Amino acid sequence: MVTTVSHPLVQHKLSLMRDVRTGVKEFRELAGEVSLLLAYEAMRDLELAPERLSTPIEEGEFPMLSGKKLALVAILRAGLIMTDAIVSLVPAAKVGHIGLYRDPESLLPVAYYNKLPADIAERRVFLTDPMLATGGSASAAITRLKEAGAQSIKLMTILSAPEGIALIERDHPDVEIVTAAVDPQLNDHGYIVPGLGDAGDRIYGTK
Ligand SMILES: O=P(O)(O)OC[C@H]1O[C@H](OP(=O)(O)OP(=O)(O)O)[C@H](O)[C@@H]1O
Ligand SMILES: O=c1cc[nH]c(=O)[nH]1
Ligand SMILES: [Mg+2]
Repeated sequence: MVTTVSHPLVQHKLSLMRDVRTGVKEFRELAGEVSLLLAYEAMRDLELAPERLSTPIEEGEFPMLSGKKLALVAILRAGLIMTDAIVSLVPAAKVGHIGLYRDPESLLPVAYYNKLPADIAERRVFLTDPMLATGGSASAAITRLKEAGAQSIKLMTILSAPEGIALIERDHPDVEIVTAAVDPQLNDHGYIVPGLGDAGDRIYGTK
């Protein structure tokens, strides 16, 4: 299942991210802001339970987060910008890292790092990567999460291509995708078109 967050603030900020004139500092800030807005949607179904507490006026029962604890997992490098922002909303979440880069020739993911919370099987996992292009990186990361025992996984991306969505739906039909937009296609180099370019390079100023 794919949820596209069509909120005007998300769409406006995403358009600014697409703009080739947007520099590193602003791109990073926008990516963080869009990530927070995506998290608002992706975490809509978090469980609440009433807890007793006193306001300065009177005592009562008020909704507090309950249920499974959370894990945010970034696909390095670019996914870090998303977990860094989202952890400010859910500071009790543990943060994991999966290092993958996409080979520029084969477009296949190459794994180089893996560090996940030990109790990931008991947590709801929000996997982050700004770009879902062929889907190879996200699919490999989800496989790694499942090997580590993760049972409940949502994939959060800023921009997605139909090819990537189709791959996740094929490989991992249990994983819901929350994204800001689905662009029409990939080009011959596997870049999303019209896209926003190379997210990692635009976040970190590399080339
Ligand atoms: O869906 P795919 O075809 O696998 O492509 C998407 C991947 O490519 C980018 O990472 P990249 O390989 O550029 O690594 P980086 O984040 O370190 O720049 C992006 O952040 C995704 O991880
Ligand atoms: O368009 C794309 C595709 C893969 N990775 C990116 O950063 N951008
Ligand atoms: Mg990159």
